[in-house]
Amino acid sequence: MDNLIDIKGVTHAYKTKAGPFPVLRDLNISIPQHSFCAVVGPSGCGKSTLTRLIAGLMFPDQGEVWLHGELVKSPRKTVGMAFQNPVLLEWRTILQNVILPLEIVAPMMPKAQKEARARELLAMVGLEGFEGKRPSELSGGMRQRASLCRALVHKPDIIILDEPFGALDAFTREDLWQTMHQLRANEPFTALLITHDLRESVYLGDQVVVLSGRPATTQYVMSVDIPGPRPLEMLYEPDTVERLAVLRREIQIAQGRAVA
Ligand SMILES: Nc1ncnc2c1ncn2[C@@H]1O[C@H](COP(=O)(O)OP(=O)(O)OP(=O)(O)O)[C@@H](O)[C@H]1O
Repeated sequence: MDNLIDIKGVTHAYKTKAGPFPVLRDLNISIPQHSFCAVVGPSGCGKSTLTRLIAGLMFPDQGEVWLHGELVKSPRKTVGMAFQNPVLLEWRTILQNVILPLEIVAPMMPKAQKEARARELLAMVGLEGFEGKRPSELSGGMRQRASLCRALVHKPDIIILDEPFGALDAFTREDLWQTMHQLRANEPFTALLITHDLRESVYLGDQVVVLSGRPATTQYVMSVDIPGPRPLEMLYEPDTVERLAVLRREIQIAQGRAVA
């Protein structure tokens, strides 16, 4: 299968007053089309930096980021993003918030078509009937569902999820994990998820990439070859428990708290 994303030997340092601050070192990640890659690693190792490089908001000092066979050299409109804080615009309704990327990427698309596309996604995530509400009228979980719709509405090449479930309670989080599987089953997409939650990484990921401590390099890659939509019960099966133990150990090694 062709890779949608190829991160090849990426090394990057922030320029600070005190000199270069190395964040990524010879990082390699490949994500096939329509697959879901979860990235875990110690706090501050460079995960968000990686997302900025993929979105073309920054460029690496060395190495290359390829998206759909094209070298990333400028900000990409074809990337959808969702963050821990959904950042919905309060002066717009939920429907208008979800439509926003279409206004930028497909300004000539008829309004009715934009609305139909947004409504279709909102229905998929269980937000039918809430299209006319303002963000503040929705719960945190509902806002995050709307934010996922906004990230997907323009059928982006890739959706980057930077800890979108981190601030939710455990039950809502599990609901949203299932919603992610449902969304993928309805309409395949390619995703890169940054998370601190190992269970989330195994439940959602087709591969889990463990980054080392800063400067981050690819320390370990686990393939999770289980077709979706996956039942939540999967999390309690011996195979998953074993996977979690392996990942936990790799994170401890990354943090310097265990020896390889
Ligand atoms: N613009 C910047 N200038 C200088 N240093 C930066 C800049 N942005 C991030 N950093 C530093 O780079 C390192 C990596 O930051 P990044 O946000 O990519 O890490 P992260 O793995 O996403 O962190 P966390 O897991 O805590 O969210 C951190 O030490 C951070 O302080």
